[in-house]
This record gives sequence, structure tokens and C-alpha cells, in this order.
Amino acid sequence: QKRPSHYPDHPPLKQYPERPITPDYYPPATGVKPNYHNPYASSYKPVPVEYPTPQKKYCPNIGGLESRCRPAKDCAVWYDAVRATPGTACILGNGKGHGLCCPDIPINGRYQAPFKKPNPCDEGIALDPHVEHIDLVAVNEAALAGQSQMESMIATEKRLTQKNIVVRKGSGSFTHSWVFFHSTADSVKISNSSLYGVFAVMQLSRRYRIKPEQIECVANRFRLRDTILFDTCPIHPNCDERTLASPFRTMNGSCNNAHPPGHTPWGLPKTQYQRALAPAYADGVWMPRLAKDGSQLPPPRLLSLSVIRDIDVPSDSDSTFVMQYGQFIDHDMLETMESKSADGLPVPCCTDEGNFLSEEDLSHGKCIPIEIPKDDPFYSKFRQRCMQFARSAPSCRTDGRLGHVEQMNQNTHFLDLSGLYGSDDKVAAELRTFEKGTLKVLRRPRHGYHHGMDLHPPDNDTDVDCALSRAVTGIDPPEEVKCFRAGDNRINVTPYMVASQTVFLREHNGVADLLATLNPHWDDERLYQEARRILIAQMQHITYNEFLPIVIGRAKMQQLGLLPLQHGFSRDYDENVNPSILNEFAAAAFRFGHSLVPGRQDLINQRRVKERDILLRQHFFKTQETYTPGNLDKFLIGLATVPGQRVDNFFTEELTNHLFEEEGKGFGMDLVSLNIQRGRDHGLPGYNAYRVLCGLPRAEEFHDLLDVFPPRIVEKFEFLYSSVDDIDLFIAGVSERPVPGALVGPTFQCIIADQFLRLKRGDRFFYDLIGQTGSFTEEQLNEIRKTSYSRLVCDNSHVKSIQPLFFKAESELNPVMDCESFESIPRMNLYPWKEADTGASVWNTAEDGVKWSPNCDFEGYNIGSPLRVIDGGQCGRKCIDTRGCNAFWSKDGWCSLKDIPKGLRETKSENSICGFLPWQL
Ligand code: HEM
Ligand SMILES: [Ca+2]
Repeated sequence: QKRPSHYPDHPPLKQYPERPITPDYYPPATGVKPNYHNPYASSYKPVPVEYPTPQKKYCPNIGGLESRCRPAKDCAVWYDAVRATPGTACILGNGKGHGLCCPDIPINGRYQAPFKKPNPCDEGIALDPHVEHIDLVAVNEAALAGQSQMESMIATEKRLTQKNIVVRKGSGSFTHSWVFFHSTADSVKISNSSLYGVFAVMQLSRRYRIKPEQIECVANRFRLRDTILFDTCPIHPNCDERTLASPFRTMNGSCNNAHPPGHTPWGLPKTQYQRALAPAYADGVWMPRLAKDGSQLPPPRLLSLSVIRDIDVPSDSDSTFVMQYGQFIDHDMLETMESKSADGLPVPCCTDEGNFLSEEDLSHGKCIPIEIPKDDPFYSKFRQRCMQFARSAPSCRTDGRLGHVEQMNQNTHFLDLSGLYGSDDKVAAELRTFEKGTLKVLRRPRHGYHHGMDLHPPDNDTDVDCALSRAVTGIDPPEEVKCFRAGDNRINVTPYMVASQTVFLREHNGVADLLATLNPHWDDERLYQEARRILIAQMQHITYNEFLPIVIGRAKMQQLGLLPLQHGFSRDYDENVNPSILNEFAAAAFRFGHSLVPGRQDLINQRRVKERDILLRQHFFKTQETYTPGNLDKFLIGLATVPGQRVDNFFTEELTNHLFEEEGKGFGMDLVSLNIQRGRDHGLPGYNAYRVLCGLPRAEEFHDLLDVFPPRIVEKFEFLYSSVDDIDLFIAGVSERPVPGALVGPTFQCIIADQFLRLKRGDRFFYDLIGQTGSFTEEQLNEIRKTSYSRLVCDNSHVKSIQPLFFKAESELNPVMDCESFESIPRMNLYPWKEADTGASVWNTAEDGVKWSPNCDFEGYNIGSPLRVIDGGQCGRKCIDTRGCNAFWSKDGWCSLKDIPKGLRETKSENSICGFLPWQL
């Protein structure tokens, strides 16, 4: 047996400066089980329980592998195995910190290719002879007919406004179609304009009676730019050398993938989702899917009523934060564009009383309202028969050809914190102060200034009211309460969402401040971009280290090469991997999180006493609770403390009956129905097709589904659907039995894993890459790897103590620790970003990731580097390390870390400039 080694091997960090004490701060003694009233646990005991202090000096083997004691965040991917093995709590080497025993992170499996791009012409489709003759003239004629269709659509929309059929401001439908599905003038323009192409294909199909399965193949032969519709889609500029050489991502993700000139680049906002499987539109172009026998599929609300229950099934190991982080990154990766009228207004799909509109009023084709059964046990009380559902807007196609409809993502597809920074230069600029690299915040000077009180700045451009009414609170809404402004407006959707994103906002400003102290010569732009680069890396690390192992499980991650590395760099970037979000991921798989949403959000104080909770239906797009000093901390503690839910067919009624409820109405919308309808709207094929994609056997009959579904679900499916091929992906995905070690079942697991493979391999700026323009040095990367969400919370709120694994319920293995325990909850040190002011500019990157400068007369940026080649401001002679200490030339003439004699980096010089400096200066 090996003794636990001393870890980490840095000298102790300087203490974090005292924070002002807020009135609600009562720190729990470290190691004392918090007195949290868990309303879900029947065995709740109000008396604090002493945890046994771990006595273990030696770590047990786990799964036959040697383990050692480390900070918990280094055991995140192993957590299920750690829990299953007795005696895995341990004391870190210095005796101060609480750690976990676990093996090294497993070596990633061999490269697995992402799903193959579907090609409907690939599968040996024989085209009918008459469609072979369709030529450009025919296409242009169809396009002209499509233009008349467009005119009549606009006329219908105008008539609706004249008849005062609108989506009433303040209604639940309005919140859904206008506030949640926010759209910019630009995306309205692109999507409405791309309708010309859609109508052209529809006309073509009608005129030549093209079979649905042949349309894509026929239409794909024509490039938009060769038709009269050549100017209906934007042209993307090519990448210039300077942008390609920048160490920083562009705001809109352009030039991340160096696309061939003239092509639509991958991953940009307002571009299409890609698909794992070819769509199954009823008409081959845009009509929602029908049952295999040509009949209508069961109404989504009927499915929702039959399959979904509101039962609370808490997880025994996760915290509510798994749900919340999922939503946070969902808002980073995607925001679907919902159809708007030609004027950019929400499209009414039902009457304000909840009845159907006439066929004529729906003839613009942008609606597929959801039918509510007459005897609906809930909505019948309110005489609702129709639920608003505007179709997602069509996007310009990346291939620049004619064909079926693709849907539009308005955010950068990459995991790049676009929800915080914005998805384009304009929004990004609106969010910046342009001083010292910081983001705008709402400061709370009344409370004694501390950045841990900052909130997102107010959104003054919105007509939406995020304050609670007097009827709910008994007081008039305070003046200051506004919706928050951020990179994605859905930050306001609930207080939990606000709280979890605000932590990143504050971290950005904290990092920018420290970088400014370390590098007084950096200007605002450099500070902003460096801080942003660090934050994105931290978020990616949290995603792959803490979040994904819970959702898809360690084994799947290893199989696909998604496990984070413990040391060193990855070389996984592949410019041929398309990072774009999969339609299946957006419209179905990643909505698994809806099953995890609790109906109430808890405010829990520092003593882990629940003070109160808020009911979701009253707080959609209401930010007021987050303004009360102390509440943001209480929501954060709530997220870490309330047990999470499982992914299953149990959903809170707050989402299935009261989504976006208008005050006083008693009902809202049903998110499960919306999800099912959205899948059909996007043309997603049935669940059975995805079984095959994911390596499960195709189900010939309902009985075959018993391999992954409980019998009662299979019975329901058999009762509701006429064919086993008809089952909708969303409802099946959430009802599958979870894969052992994962939160989701095999089909969602396979889709989600493929997406995160693309987001890693297809992102030239992925945080642990070597040899890219945006690569960190090894020293910097090792600091990034210290990040955990618990540390971000500790450093950016008044939360004084938290469990090291924020995504995991607090327990003996994951006990609430003081935020000052840097051993248990390590903190990134920014010293490796200190740069000598050499006047040098671009540094080249050597094979081993070391940045060096052969000469300094380049234009461009000067990247932080562990090694410099300087000579008193001149380039090219002296070799130093980050601290400005002498380093050593290698034999082959490079200034390299490899050849630094052992021990040098630990050496402290007399004046401490070359000594270790803590993160907080
Ligand atoms: C209080 C919590 C939440 C609320 C109120 C909420 C609400 C919604 C609504 C209204 C939609 C649009 C439905 C439609 O297609 O019409 C949606 C979409 C979506 N939700 Fe949620 N959601 C919540 C939590 C989550 C979580 C925890 C996750 C993931 C872990 C998630 C992932 C998604 C995704 C991926 C979409 C697709 C978004 C798009 O296409 O733009 N949501 N959600
Ligand atoms: Ca993004």
C-alpha cells in the first residue's frame, strides 16, 4: 500500500482577505453535519450529527486500481466508485484538508468518430424518372411561385393584427414566444428571408409530385446562389490570417474552424443545427412528422398526461446543481429561433381564450398549436383547448443548397460562455465597461462594496417586467428590480439560473482585476480577452470534469475520449469535426434536464437551515428575489443542498401545468407537450431510428422495448402509438432506464456524448489543446485544472462553507468545508499569467506547448508564457521563467522547461520576485 502523497505540492496559499460579514452569516463548524431541513427525507433529524473524522492514512484499491488521497475535485469522475468503496474519505497530506481516495483519471479510449453526416442520397434512393429532368429553370419557376406564397403569408399576418389577434403581452404564451424565445431583428430577417427557399422547394415538390423521400436528393442538386434566390442568405466573410493567429476566440465563433473560402463556417450564431439522422418531415420539406400509417400522431398533451407523473424522486447522490448547470450550459450552446411575423412580432397560434384559430388565420404556416383534450383533468377547468405553439424558424442552410428545412441556433454553438459574454460583437460590447477588462455589473454600494454583491446589469431595453406584483409580495415592487442583461436573456428564467450565472460574472471581474495587478501594462482589451479565455477554460473544465461524468457516466466518457486529462495537453482537435449542435440534442436529448427541475427553489442559509422556498410558477422571469442581499447566497446553498432528481417520467406540475403562468390565471403551459411538439416541428424521426443509431436493436414490436423501459411505460406506448416506429424521441428518452453510472438512458446518453465529443474535438480553442494559437502553457493549464464550481462559489459570493463537489449531495465523503480550506477546495493561481513587459509581441508555440519568441518584431498579441527570451527589454537572449527567474537554455538552443534543473521552480529568491506568489496578491 502506498502512503497518501502530499498533494498539491504548492506552498500554502496566502489567506483570502476577510469578507464583510453579512447578518445572516453563521458559519457551521467544519465537519459538523449541517442542520438542513430536507423536506424530502422522511428520516430528517433536526439535531446536528458529528461526522466521524476520517482516520484513514492509506487508500484502498478502487476497482482493482491503486488510489491515493486528493482534493475531491480530482476524484469527480470516480465519484460513484469512491462511494461504493468503504474507507475512501481521507486527510490530505498536510493534515488540514479533506480529500478523497481515488485512482488516476483513466486513460481515454481510442478515437471514436462522431455520427456520420446523414446523406439522403447515399442510401441508394432511385429517383423517379420525371424528377431527373428538373432543371434550374423549373427551380426558378418554383421560386417565383414561392414568392407569391410569401406575399400571401405576409397578408395573412397583417390581417391578424388588424383583427387584433395577437399574442397578448403578459400572457403565458407571450412569455414563451417573446420573452423565452427572444430574437433579434437580424435573426428575424435571416429566418424570414430563408422562407423563400423553403417555399420554392415546397412548390417544386407540389408541381412535380416529388415523393417526400426524394425531395432532399432532388433539391440538393441546386445551389441557392445559382437561383433567383441568390441573395436570400447572408454571405460569410473569409478568415484573415490575423484572426486565425489570434489566441482569442472571436465573439461569434467565426474562424474557430478555418472553413474553406466561400463556405458557411461552422458553429456561428444564426446558423443551422446539424443532424444525426435525416429528418422525417411528412412532406419531405417542412410538415411535421406523421405516424407510419399516415395518420396523425397522438396529441402531445395526451402523451404528457398519460406518461408523465408529478412524483418527487430524489437522487441519493446528486445535488440540484446538476439540473442548474445543465440549463446554464444549454443557454451557452443554443437558443432556437422561433418563427416571428414578418414584422418581427410573436405569431398568435390560439385565441387569447385558449381556443383554436380558424384555418385561414393559421394559413401563414408558422403555427402547429397543441390540442388539449376536452376532458383534460387540468386544463378543462379553465376551458383551454389550444396551447400556443409557433414553429421554429427555418435557417439558411450551411451547404448553401436547396432542401428541407433546418432550424436556426441563435447562439454560438461552441461552449464559450456566450450566455455570459454574448454571441456577437454588438451584444458583447454592450456588456463591457471597457475599463480594465471588466464586465458591467449592478453595484450595491449601500451594502459596503464587495464584488460578491454584484449583480448583472439591468436590461433597460426590454418591455418585460421582472418584478413581482403587489399581489404576490404584499409590497410595491422596488424601483431597482429589473430583468438582467446578459449574453442570453434566458438568464432571467428563474432565480436559481440567475444565481448560478452571476457567479461567473463576478469571477470574470475578479480574474480581470488580478490580471491587471499582475500585468499593469495590459490594456482593457487584453485584460478582457485574457479573463474571458480563462473563464471559458474553467467552464469547460467544470463541464468535462464535474458535470458530464454524472450525466453520461465515466465509462462512456472514456470510450469516446472525453475524460479530462490529469496532466499535460490533449491533441484532439480535428478540423473535420463539425462542432455545431445536433438538432436531436437541442430539441430532445438535452431537454432531459426538465425531468430534474424541482417545483420549488429553496433559500437555505449558512447554517443549512431552510428559510423558505419559492414556487416556480410565480417566479418565471421574475428576478426580484435575487435582489435581496443574502438571497443569492441562499439560492446557491439551496442548489448545493437540496437533493437532485432522477431523469425519469416524473416532472413537476410547475412545468407541466404552470409553465410561465400569468398571475391570477391558475394555469400556464405544459413543457412536456412543447418538447414533444418541438421534436415533430423539427422533423426528428421516431425513437426507434435512434435506437439503431445508438447501437440498440431496432424494436420490431412494442415488446422489444422491454430491454430499456419498465413494462408500464411499454404498455402506455403500445396503447397510445399505432406503431413502434412512431414513438417520439423526447418522451422515450426520459422514460428509458438510466445506464448504470449515468443519469440518462442509452439513447440520450449516446446523443449527448456525441455532442460533447464534437464540442471538444471540433473546438480549436478547447482548453487543454497543445499547439494551437489559443493554447495555454502547461503551468497555466494546471492552474485551470484546479477549478471547481465550489471554488467559484466560495470566491464570488458570501457563501462561507460548501461541500467540495457542488454537483454532489453533501455527505461524509463530501462534507461541508470552510471556503478557506484551499486544500479541500483548491484555488487557481493566476501567477502563470504574469508577463514581463518586454515589448515583445507574438510568441511562437513549440511542440511541447512552450511559447518562445525568436524575435519580437511581430504585430499582434503577447501571450502569457512560462518562458521568455528577453534581455532587459530586448528579445532573443536571456531565458527566464514566469517569475522572471533565470531559466536554462537547452542543448539545441531552445529556452525550454525540459532542461531546467530540478528544483529551480521551487527556489525562492531574496526579493521574492522569483518566489512563489499566491493568487491573491
Ligand atoms: C426551471 C427550469 C427550466 C425551465 C422553466 C425551462 C423551460 C424551457 C422552455 C419553455 C423551453 C422551450 C420549449 C419549446 O420548445 O417550446 C425549453 C427548452 C430547452 N430546455 Fe429548458 N427549462 C428549464 C430547465 C432546463 C434544464 C435543467 C435543461 C438541461 C439540463 C434544459 C434544457 C433545455 C434545452 C436544451 C432546450 C432547447 C432550447 C432551445 O431550443 O432553444 N432546460 N426549456
Ligand atoms: Ca456558445
